[in-house]
Amino acid sequence: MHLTAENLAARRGEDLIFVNISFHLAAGEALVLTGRNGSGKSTLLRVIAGLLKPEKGTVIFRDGEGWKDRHPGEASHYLGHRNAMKNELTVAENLEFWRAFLGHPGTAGLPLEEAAEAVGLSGITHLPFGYLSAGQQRRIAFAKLLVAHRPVWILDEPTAALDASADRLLAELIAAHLAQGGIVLAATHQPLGLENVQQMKMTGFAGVDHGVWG
Ligand SMILES: Nc1ncnc2c1ncn2[C@@H]1O[C@H](COP(=O)(O)OP(=O)(O)OP(=O)(O)O)[C@@H](O)[C@H]1O
Repeated sequence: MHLTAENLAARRGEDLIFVNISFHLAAGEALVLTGRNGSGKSTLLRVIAGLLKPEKGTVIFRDGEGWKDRHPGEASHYLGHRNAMKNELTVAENLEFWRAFLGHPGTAGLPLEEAAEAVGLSGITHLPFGYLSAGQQRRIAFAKLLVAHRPVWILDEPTAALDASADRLLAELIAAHLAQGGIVLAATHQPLGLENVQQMKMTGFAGVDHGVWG
């Protein structure tokens, strides 16, 4: 899998948030976005995930085999600021929903209990999601990435609300995903403890001097 962004620009409301963003990630590579609040990290992630239309530029997810272009939803997981889980459903019901909804176009994901165990929360999958603490909820949101396989993980502040042990656990899961040829694009204010990652500092309006077509 290859992920290529070419000359991207995006607008929110009236304002251009960024222009001329390009990068290329091959299997096993990661890019970490940094920058102050409001600098456009979430906007860029949403553009890459196909949830927001760019003002200009292209995003290409391309399979290594056959060089076939893939739809972002088929090639990537998107973990946003919100956890995308229903409070009234149990943890197992939430994860089962995501597994069925996402399906598995290629490699199958982990069974639910194994995914919960991988984020350090086995034995609580019978509880309503809403009963969990903020950190436990974030861990389960991350387990969604494990129940259905996607080669590209797009992560917006994945470690928000997590304690130090969960920080390490998620960093290990991200490192394992990269080691298996996955691609990771993450926005974060905290270091994820990953080695050999590319970094891009978003500058927000300050970087937009020449207009979108400049
Ligand atoms: N729907 C919207 N309409 C208008 N402006 C928006 C909208 N969503 C975001 N913005 C603006 O776009 C800019 C970039 O926001 P974005 O959420 O991408 O920043 P960020 O770098 O992810 O910030 P943070 O670190 O706080 O998560 C901000 O100035 C924000 O106010």
